Amino acid sequence: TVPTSDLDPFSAEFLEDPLVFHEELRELAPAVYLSRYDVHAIARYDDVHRALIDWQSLQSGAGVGLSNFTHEKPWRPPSLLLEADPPRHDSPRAVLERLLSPRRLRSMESDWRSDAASLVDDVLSRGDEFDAVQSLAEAFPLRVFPDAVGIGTEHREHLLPYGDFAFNAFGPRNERVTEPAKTIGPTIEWIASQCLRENLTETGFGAQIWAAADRGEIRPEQAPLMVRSLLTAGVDTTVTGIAAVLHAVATHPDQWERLRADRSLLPRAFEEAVRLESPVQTFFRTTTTETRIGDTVIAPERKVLMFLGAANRDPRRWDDPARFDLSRDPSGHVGFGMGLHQCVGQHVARLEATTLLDALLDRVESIELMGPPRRHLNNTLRGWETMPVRVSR
Ligand code: HEM
Ligand SMILES: O=C(O)c1ccc(C2CC2)cc1
Repeated sequence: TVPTSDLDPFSAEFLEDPLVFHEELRELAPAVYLSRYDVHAIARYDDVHRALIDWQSLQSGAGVGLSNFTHEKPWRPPSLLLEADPPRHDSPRAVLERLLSPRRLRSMESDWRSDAASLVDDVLSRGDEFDAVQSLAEAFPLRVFPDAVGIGTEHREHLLPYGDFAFNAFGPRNERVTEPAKTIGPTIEWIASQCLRENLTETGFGAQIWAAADRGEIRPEQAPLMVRSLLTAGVDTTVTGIAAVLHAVATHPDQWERLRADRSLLPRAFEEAVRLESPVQTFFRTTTTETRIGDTVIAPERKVLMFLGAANRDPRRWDDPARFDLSRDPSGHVGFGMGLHQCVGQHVARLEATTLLDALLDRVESIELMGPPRRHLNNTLRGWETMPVRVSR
């Protein structure tokens, strides 16, 4: 018999605190049939890693959410990267990879450093107690990333709701989708208009995508969708990732002290926070052929749910997985995916997080939680609604 579970990984109970359920799924079997959604779940590190690498057997082109694009109309035209397989995936990927490379980002580093410094100065000028989500984790990405893409300055309040909706939409049509769907129309329109060439500045990532179209590296009609990829994937994820690293240092004062003593540990601190928290918790794939995982043989055309967060805390792969530990080598974590679709924006995320943390380290001696943080529930993202902190200077 196939190991089965009636767990609902998109329920509020599961999303509020998934860790015990991840353990249950890892212990049950390499592949577990989720009867509620008629899909298979994989939660152990080795199986998730193998699935991410094996893009031929487990495709993205039928969507990386619960919905199978072969049978259901997507809520928006599919992404040319996330929801595409080779060869269609190749050129858009190559263009974004070059655009978002560490070398290309170096030219923005000094601007982002001074932006982070003035943001932290503003926050601290209002006192030593504040909400780290609203004042830092949300404020910094919204201060630097839309300008880096080169979109208009009006109505940027659409960005977070759009990303939140898109990440909810990878899950089932539960209340986290049906509620916001009633009012998301204007937000979807605004995002679409920001992707048009005439609405982008001359120098941002958006203009560089259009320049790639001028050079024939992509077709012109692909350019707006690629700008949309940046606006969909590039905001809520970094808000969640920055909140994750702030929560980690606020709850591990010994690791904060290590960072104060050695700033070269900042990139590792971000990677370890992404491993521990896994801001992007899950993604689906669709089998293209009969696929064996453990003792289970999965038929073609079936959805497989990969639990990135569970894999990143699998005791088979990580010692003391629940500990935020800067002496650990976090490389190999699947918080940014792995293989062909591995996050093309990870260097942007890392630069945002490390510049903000650096500015904080320059100004405060300690940071601690001042009250219980509250979760922001999303079908795919694991983040915080509020995180009250107190700093000392
Ligand atoms: C902490 C922040 C972030 C996390 C945790 C994250 C996570 C991920 C993950 C897990 C994937 C793989 C999806 C899959 O395998 O199906 C991915 C892909 C992607 N990410 Fe990120 N991401 C982050 C930030 C960003 C940023 C800032 C950008 C844009 C500047 C971005 C753009 C993309 C794109 C375009 C893809 C699709 C790549 C492809 O399919 O070839 N991400 N990300
Ligand atoms: O191309 C896109 O629209 C896209 C949307 C969401 C993501 C998640 C994984 C960060 C990635 C790409």
